[in-house]
Amino acid sequence: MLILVVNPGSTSTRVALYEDGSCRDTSRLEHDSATLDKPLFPDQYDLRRDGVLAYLRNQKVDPRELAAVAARGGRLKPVSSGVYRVNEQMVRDAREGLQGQHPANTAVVLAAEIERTYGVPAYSVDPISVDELDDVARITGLKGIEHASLSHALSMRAVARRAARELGFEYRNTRLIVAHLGGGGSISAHLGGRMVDLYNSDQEGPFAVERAGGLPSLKLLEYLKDRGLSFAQGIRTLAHEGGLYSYFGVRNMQAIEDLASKETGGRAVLDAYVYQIAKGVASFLPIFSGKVDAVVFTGGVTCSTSIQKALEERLSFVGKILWYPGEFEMDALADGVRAALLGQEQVRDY
Ligand SMILES: Nc1ncnc2c1ncn2[C@@H]1O[C@H](COP(=O)(O)OP(=O)(O)OP(=O)(O)O)[C@@H](O)[C@H]1O
Ligand SMILES: CCCC(=O)O
Repeated sequence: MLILVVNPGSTSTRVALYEDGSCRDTSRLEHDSATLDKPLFPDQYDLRRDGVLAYLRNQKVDPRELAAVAARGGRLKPVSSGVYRVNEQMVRDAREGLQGQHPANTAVVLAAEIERTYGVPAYSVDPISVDELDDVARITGLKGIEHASLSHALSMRAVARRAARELGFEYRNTRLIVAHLGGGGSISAHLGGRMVDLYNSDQEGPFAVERAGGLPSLKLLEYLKDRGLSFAQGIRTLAHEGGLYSYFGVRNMQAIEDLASKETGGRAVLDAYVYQIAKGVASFLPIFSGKVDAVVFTGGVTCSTSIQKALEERLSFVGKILWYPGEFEMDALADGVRAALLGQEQVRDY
């Protein structure tokens, strides 16, 4: 059973072939700035699709041989977690950017195109817009603004299930706080098998490598006004030019750590990064009356042993801390779709 996995990110498109549950090959198709400066649809979409089809040719795989395509789902409508069959509505929502644009929106459109052209069924697993929030978590301090559930759901749910297995519990009976620390970042509270509250550094909670996180609201309004930034420019600043990038001008964490040790004030910024993440994690403790089974970390940044150490120092009082450095999204996509094809996992209608 051969499954093509497609996971487009902000600077690259990750692709992989999984055969009978094992990764046969994986590759990161890097995109240059000229590509990334173009609109997601149609320009980036066409280039990313051509890259994925060229990857299959290089691997000497005829798309008709595939059992399925597993596509990362983007900012779609709010949905329960799980495996979804890609349908026309999902493709429309992805193209329109129903809850905003994200490179992952291109994956379901591409999977649908492969299905139309080659007859290979297209699926998506735990899209960014998984929404299992408790109602109380939706209410903000201004009527008319609701807290949306947009996060690294795929990554966080994948490591939450791993952590539960490691602890010897069923996922739905495990009380976890899970953080994904990558270019962006999310922190989520897992209770009863649901992500009942979360932050995403696009707009709330701790800042991330390139995301501004939550900001003092009046100062943000002044900042945008003083610089005459349009809505689109504001989004770019907050979501791609914020966070550690706004201080150090690079997105590579090793380079950031190096600069932080040399530049005046650099160490303080990196300390603030860790401090904010620790505050974000600890802020979920009331959901669990203070008692969690573990705090779980994943994402590229958690490969850094000094970041691990700094977070351990701030959070050891909470209890057990489990580390899953790197990314598990490709495995999670392949495993979810394989389970669906084998009839072990329910396939949901979008
Ligand atoms: N071995 C490592 N040590 C330190 N930092 C690392 C290491 N490997 C990756 N990173 C950092 O992790 C970050 C990228 O993480 P990741 O690959 O999880 O994010 P992404 O996929 O680009 O974005 P996102 O997670 O927001 O979707 C970069 O800042 C990168 O430099
Ligand atoms: C919006 C969640 C995914 C990301 O931040 O990249």
